[in-house]
Amino acid sequence: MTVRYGDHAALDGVSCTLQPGVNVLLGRNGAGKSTLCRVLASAEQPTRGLLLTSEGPVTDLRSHRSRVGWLPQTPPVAAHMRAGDYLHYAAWLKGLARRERQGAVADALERTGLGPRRHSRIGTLSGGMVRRLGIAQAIVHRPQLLVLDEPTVGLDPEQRIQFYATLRGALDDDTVTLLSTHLLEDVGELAQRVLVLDAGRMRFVGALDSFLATTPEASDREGRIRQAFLAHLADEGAA
Ligand SMILES: Nc1ncnc2c1ncn2[C@@H]1O[C@H](COP(=O)(O)OP(=O)(O)OP(=O)(O)O)[C@@H](O)[C@H]1O
Repeated sequence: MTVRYGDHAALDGVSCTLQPGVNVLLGRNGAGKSTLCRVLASAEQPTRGLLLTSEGPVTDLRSHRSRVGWLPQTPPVAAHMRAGDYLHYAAWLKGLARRERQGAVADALERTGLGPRRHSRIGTLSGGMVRRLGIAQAIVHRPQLLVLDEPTVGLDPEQRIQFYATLRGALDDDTVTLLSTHLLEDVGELAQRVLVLDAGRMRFVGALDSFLATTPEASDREGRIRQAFLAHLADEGAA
């Protein structure tokens, strides 16, 4: 698919297949990660191309959105609301029937470790907690596709470790998760598959093992992830 803003192609003929598990989308600033996330979440439509699911091309955006969980870069939370009420609202937005909402919210709170804060106003929560709430609103309806746009940005190292643990506990095995990031640490912690996007083009899509195999010479894992990423970037100015 291609997404153009005027003369600029934020995504330039990108084609990729996502699989169940965590697909980490790596890219530098401006690579097109958020644009791809928005298209996957049907918050934006491609200029050219389409989104295919196992059920066929996505034509009904509303019904697609009900099957997608999306955490944009800025968690879409309302400071004055209580965490639990906010999740009820998110569940309602996703079309869950009233009788399903109570259980869905309790489950999302439990899976993200937010149960004790369900009555807290969101404005009083720490940045790490708000990020957890962002995950909770994205999974409350048990989506088939979960899109997390740079969820670890702005978290300190300890909050990041907590975030990884929360995410691992919150995911269903059969959920297709796309997590965009420019932090290489996220790859080592979470990735089953890796996608490298650079200057609007997909440079690599494959399993973590194949990604690491591109740089067998580096000895430690962090070094291999770093070298593999650099190996897949376009030369400066090439695109
Ligand atoms: N609404 C828009 N109008 C014009 N240009 C845009 C718009 N949204 C994104 N772009 C441009 O498209 C390119 C890709 O942007 P995008 O936000 O998808 O990148 P990104 O990889 O998410 O970057 P970052 O890591 O900085 O968030 C950038 O050059 C950006 O300036």
